[in-house]
Amino acid sequence: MLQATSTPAEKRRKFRAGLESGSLQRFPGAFNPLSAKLIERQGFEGVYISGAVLSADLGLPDIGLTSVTEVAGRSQQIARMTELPTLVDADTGFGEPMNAARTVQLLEDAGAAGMHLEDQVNPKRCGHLDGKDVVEADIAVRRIKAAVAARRDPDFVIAARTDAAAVNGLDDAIDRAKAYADAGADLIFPEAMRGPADFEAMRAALDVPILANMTEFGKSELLDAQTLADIGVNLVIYPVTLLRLAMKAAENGLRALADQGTQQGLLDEMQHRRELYDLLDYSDYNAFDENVFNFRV
Ligand SMILES: C[C@](O)(C(=O)O)[C@H](CC(=O)O)C(=O)O
Ligand SMILES: [Mg+2]
Repeated sequence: MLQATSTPAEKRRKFRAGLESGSLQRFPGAFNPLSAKLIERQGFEGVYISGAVLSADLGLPDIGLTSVTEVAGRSQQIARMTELPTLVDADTGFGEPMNAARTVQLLEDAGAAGMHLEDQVNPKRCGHLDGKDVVEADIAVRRIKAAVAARRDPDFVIAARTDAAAVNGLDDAIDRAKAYADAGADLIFPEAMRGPADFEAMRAALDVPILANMTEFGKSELLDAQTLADIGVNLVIYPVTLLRLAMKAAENGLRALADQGTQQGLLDEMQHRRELYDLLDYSDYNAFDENVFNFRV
């Protein structure tokens, strides 16, 4: 009721334990706090907070327009409503090393369990678009070192993302990943891997946990959870999956409503009022005040 019962510190420990467990941690992207509750109910291990989704939610493209306070504010709203650890997309850290340091602290304050910082130039763009560029590896290393030094809770996970594979090739991405791990990154996010061979090469080169981004309609082959687990990937994100599903369902529903003049034929496709109230824990609020829950079917 009102918010999750576990503290940010507990969620961070859970995240660390999951990364060390040897089993694949699955983090779908939540597009709001309510969808994070759904992810938790469905038995996933964590929640991803995507920059692409946050931008799209505001009606904006994913080209570095959002600010650190917008990201931290949304992260806080989502993180507080779930018992699961949340991993936040912190883009480039919203500037250079000192900005990255401040970003860590704001996201710690927001109750996130971890974040990832990427090596794109500012302003960044979606990692699956052409024409992106990366900064020199030593600048990215400075961002990561600043982030690691700024962390107050040692369990807060700092992931380093490299966008170099699609820009300079896989070998440079591997060299950068190693340098970022040496700089203190807890987890490596190699962006725009083409398929299993790319992930296998990353896995072989690194001792730290690695993340797979299974985003649709991009540059990566969609690999199933078992395949990723067999390669030794530790964490998979499905960043935009829920937003894409929800938006398509909304579009189809609006078309049917306009065509038919009623939503009567759509009821079976809707989350029932009863299901929504269950997800919102109405009964707990009722235990607090018995006049709150007066819905019966
Ligand atoms: C993971 C990502 O950074 C995100 O913001 O969710 C995006 C996802 C996408 O645009 O499909 C990315 O891969 O750049
Ligand atoms: Mg992003």
